[in-house]
Amino acid sequence: MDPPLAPPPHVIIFPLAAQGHVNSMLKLAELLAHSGLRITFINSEYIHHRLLRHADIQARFTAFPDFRFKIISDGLPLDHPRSSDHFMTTFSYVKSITMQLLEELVSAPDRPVTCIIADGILTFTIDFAGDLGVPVIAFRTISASSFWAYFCIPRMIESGDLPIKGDEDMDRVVTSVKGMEDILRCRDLPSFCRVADLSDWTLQYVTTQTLQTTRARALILNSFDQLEGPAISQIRTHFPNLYTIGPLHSHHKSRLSSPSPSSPPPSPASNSIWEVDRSCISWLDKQPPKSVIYVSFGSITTLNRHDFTEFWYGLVNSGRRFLWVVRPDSLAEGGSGAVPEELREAVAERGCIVGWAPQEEVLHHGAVAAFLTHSGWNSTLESVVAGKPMVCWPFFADQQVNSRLVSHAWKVGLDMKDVCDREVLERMVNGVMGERQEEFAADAGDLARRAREATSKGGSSWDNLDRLINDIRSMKPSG
Ligand SMILES: O=c1ccn([C@@H]2O[C@H](COP(=O)(O)OP(=O)(O)O[C@H]3O[C@H](CO)[C@@H](O)[C@H](O)[C@H]3O)[C@@H](O)[C@H]2O)c(=O)[nH]1
Ligand SMILES: C[C@H]1CC[C@@H]2C(C(=O)O)=CO[C@@H](O)[C@@H]21
Repeated sequence: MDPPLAPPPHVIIFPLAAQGHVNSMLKLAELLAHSGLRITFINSEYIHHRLLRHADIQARFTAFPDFRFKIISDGLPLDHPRSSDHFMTTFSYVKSITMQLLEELVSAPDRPVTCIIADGILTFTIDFAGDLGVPVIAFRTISASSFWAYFCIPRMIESGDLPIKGDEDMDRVVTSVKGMEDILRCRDLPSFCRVADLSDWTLQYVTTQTLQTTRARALILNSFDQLEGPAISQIRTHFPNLYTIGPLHSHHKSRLSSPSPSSPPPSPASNSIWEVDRSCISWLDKQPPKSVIYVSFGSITTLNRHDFTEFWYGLVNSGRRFLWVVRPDSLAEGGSGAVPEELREAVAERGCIVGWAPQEEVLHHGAVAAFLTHSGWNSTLESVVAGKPMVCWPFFADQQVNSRLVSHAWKVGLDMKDVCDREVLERMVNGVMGERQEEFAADAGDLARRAREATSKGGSSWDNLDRLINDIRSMKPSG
């Protein structure tokens, strides 16, 4: 008689409870499930309920019988808005429950755990899992270049590049981030570096997390070698087990459209935690080709009244058509965030405003010419894959680095960083949609082609994901 078949490797996936993190980690989870691995995805109650409501995850994931969600609290009440940096307060709560959570998962006799893929901003998981004898692979959801800039913070301090000495210092070139010497100025460093006091909590937390990642068995990044070559080569010298497998949303599409016996049919795989307003697609369908600028600042950026007004007049005065996502919690000073009726009416012909858009679909729409973005890493990658030039207005964290990549490394757009002024916006919108449109569109098209190659069979990200899966298959499950 044949020996009983060994169960598939079981991977626990543990993201930070925020849209921008869950988005890519859930795509990875689906890719691993598609290749036959058993998955437990730890999800906060807040995110899970919203995904059930807005992303139809129930139907998508029941198609993988070995896929389970484990629901936890993130420590905030369910009706907390979680915009801006409020979710920083979740770190210590989540840390306080992680050991018990992992013990429970690891001791389940029917699902021995092979490894944990943990968000690289939650490296306390490495210690807890280590005590239980389970290896951890870190997944950092930001760009390789931002990760590398964080990793170099101690070197920046040693060389005197940090602290930044005041506003007049912001254009000084930073020379101590190896491989990026010609790119970064002080103003392009992650926003947490803008502090006079180097013992600042956030700077210390994010730096420590980044350095601690070297203790993980491997590092996964949602990027591809041709996009961020210089940073990726430097990271590789510290992380020999590095898997660059992005852009994950594109990779997800190419793999899930390849037939596999255990897989469900390909799905649109939206991981939205907000209700998508599809009326903007009908509106886009009526606009001329390449006539619209899409405007979105992601899931947590908040705008103050001044910035909101400058964006409004900059867009209106540019004379271009625009589709603007204004989330219900977009305004920093509270209030509904609703756009005053008289403003809406003034541009009803050429402006469309929604609370949440089907962003990937919007970016691929023929009427959309460009993207005004906060430079969150998912949005940046989605724009790269859609081949759309960008105007960048980074808000915080890694976004400051990403916008510099757009304008100075890849040359597929303009960076409005640190300025929120209607005339500057008008000029930049007309730059990417007018005088410099062809130049940016050609480079953006080239980058999009490379992204598609990386995530197609035989491409670098495709091969790296195969390596990652083989690495996981070679690990011994606990217990
Ligand atoms: O109307 C909208 C607006 C956004 N999105 C999606 O929401 C995601 C937003 O992600 P991202 O662009 O990365 O922005 P944030 O939500 O701000 O993401 C956080 O997480 C990212 C990954 O770590 C970081 O790069 C950011 O700085 C951080 O703010 C993207 O997939 C978008 O497609 C929609 O589907 N519809
Ligand atoms: C608020 C930010 C703290 C760090 C996280 C992050 C990262 O560096 O991994 C990027 O953007 C934010 O979501 C988080």
